[in-house]
Amino acid sequence: MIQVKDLKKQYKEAVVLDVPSLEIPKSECFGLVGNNGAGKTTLFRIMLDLVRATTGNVTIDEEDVSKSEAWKSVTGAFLDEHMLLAYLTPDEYFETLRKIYGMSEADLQNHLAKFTDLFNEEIIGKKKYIRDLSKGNLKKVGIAAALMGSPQYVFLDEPFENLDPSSQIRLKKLVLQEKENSQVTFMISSHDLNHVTEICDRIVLLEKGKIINDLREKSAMMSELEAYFTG
Ligand SMILES: Nc1ncnc2c1ncn2[C@@H]1O[C@H](COP(=O)(O)OP(=O)(O)OP(=O)(O)O)[C@@H](O)[C@H]1O
Repeated sequence: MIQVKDLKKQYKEAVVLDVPSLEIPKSECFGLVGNNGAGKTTLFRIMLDLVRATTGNVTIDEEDVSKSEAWKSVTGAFLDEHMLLAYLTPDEYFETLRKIYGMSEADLQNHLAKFTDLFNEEIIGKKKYIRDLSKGNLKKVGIAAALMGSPQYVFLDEPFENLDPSSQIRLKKLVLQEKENSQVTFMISSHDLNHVTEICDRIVLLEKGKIINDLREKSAMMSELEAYFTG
């Protein structure tokens, strides 16, 4: 479970995040939505100890992410391309991660096989450096990397952005499969209301750093979000 307690992030006088309490149980597909600047990326960055909270804390399986390392072995994430090694090819990158995660070559092949459709013959064996990939293909590499090492919690920031429509559909299928087969807890921020309502069990709406709605009723999610965003 991921637990957020009394969390605040402040830059000078501006409070950009203020979440008194939030619990994300295991195996939930958790969607995070909100307008630009609402605090989605900041929340994910604090949850991954990439940014320190001003007050409060986040625990993953009861370990404070800012104080322990244990959560790292069960967590995968792709927030942006800075998390990749741009001077490697995707093959070299996956091979490097394979060694870090102690996976066998067969494990890696089995893992990458799940991405065959999403990769669409543009990622593996192409001898193209990550720095030269299109934004959509960069995202695919990052998502495949985030799911390596059998993580129980996977954070994806705007996973559908820059993907072509076929890839968006393939990614949705993949997320649902991983959820079904491995009970992965997905944390997904997105501006795409259709995709996020389709795959998530729950959607939290952030406005100016505060949770203003926590939607769990699948049938009502889309209409509630549309009403909010059309204002
Ligand atoms: N290093 C920083 N210094 C000052 N303010 C910051 C910093 N990082 C983020 N912010 C501010 O925090 C607020 C939340 O930003 P954040 O990137 O988390 O929003 P977001 O919901 O992810 O937005 P978007 O949908 O545009 O990606 C914004 O007002 C942003 O300007």
